[in-house]
Amino acid sequence: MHLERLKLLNFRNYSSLDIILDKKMNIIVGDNGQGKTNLLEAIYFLSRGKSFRNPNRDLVSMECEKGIVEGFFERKNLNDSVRIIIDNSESSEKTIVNVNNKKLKSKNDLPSRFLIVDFTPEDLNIVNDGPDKRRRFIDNELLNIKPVHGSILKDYNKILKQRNELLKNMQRDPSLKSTLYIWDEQLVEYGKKLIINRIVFLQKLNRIAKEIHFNLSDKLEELKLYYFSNLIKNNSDIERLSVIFKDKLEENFDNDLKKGYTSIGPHLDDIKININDLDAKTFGSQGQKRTCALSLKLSQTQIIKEETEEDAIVLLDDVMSELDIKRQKKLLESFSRHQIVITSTEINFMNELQSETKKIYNIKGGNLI
Ligand SMILES: Nc1ncnc2c1ncn2[C@@H]1O[C@H](COP(=O)(O)OP(=O)(O)OP(=O)(O)O)[C@@H](O)[C@H]1O
Repeated sequence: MHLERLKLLNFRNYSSLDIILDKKMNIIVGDNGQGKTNLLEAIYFLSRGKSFRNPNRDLVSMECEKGIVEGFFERKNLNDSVRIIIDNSESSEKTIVNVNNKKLKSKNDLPSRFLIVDFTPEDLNIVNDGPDKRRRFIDNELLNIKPVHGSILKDYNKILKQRNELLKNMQRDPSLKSTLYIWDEQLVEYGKKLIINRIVFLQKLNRIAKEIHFNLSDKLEELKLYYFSNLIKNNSDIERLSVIFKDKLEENFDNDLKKGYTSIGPHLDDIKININDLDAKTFGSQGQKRTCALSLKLSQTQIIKEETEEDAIVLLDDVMSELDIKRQKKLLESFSRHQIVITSTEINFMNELQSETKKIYNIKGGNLI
């Protein structure tokens, strides 16, 4: 699918914009702070009804009450128009979504219709940050294709919070221990589902991200992902997960009571990322980590393809720096089937581009120049 036309009114630093996009390659060029990311944000906003960086009320241009983002998508010769109004005129912000002139009940109905995969500099932290960033990444990717994972995660976190509160209260009143088993049973039940969903998804992600990374690195690097849990040492442990989880909760009880915190469970798990059998976080170069993050995040395009037979639109915000010219070229070639919208402060990488069709938009202060 692709976005044919984008119209903005009072969105960020764009008072008004109306552009026709190329079906394949779109390059947004400009100096720092001119509105390149704002443009990608507007396209992302059309597909989700929310931004990848700030609450909706911040998207309306300063000193304006309403902002409008409008897009015209085409897929398999079908056209869809989306019009989203962000209304800050009252005390709480309102987002009104219309698809083909009909108001949607909820903006949550949008993501399955308009398929967009974005990569922003924030995604680079998948490799460098702590385990919570990687858990959030895998959970978010997973709930795109398995929405029930979201409710399992929510239930698990709720039970974990209640168990932790009980541990704290038990420090004052030890007799409360008699009720702990209620939370333990549920923690094990939801925790097991959470871990199994993640492990199954990781197998798929491993296969796809490995292929993308191998290609981007010109067949030099093999990416491997491992699920790292304080409950599982080998594959046979997965079958005994409930028993192991329960035993470990008991084993760690004294310690957990002292801390008032549950020190065992999927809320502490991690995804280990290796390049050529070395830990990417410790041994990877900036360019290798960037390639890793791109491979992980952009594997979503392949997952969408397998699920929907559609090529998602790819948004790339400032990805080229730190990638050598070969990787830059490979990146754009790898997604040549897709519509790409890419931002950059300079356009050197374009000299290497094979693509015949491309559009370049120069942006200055929220205007096309
Ligand atoms: N609600 C808003 N109203 C008006 N202007 C805004 C609003 N939000 C952000 N801006 C302006 O948008 C500009 C930032 O735009 P953007 O993030 O797209 O920059 P960029 O071109 O991607 O820059 P860089 O290359 O540094 O990433 C800033 O000048 C900021 O003041």
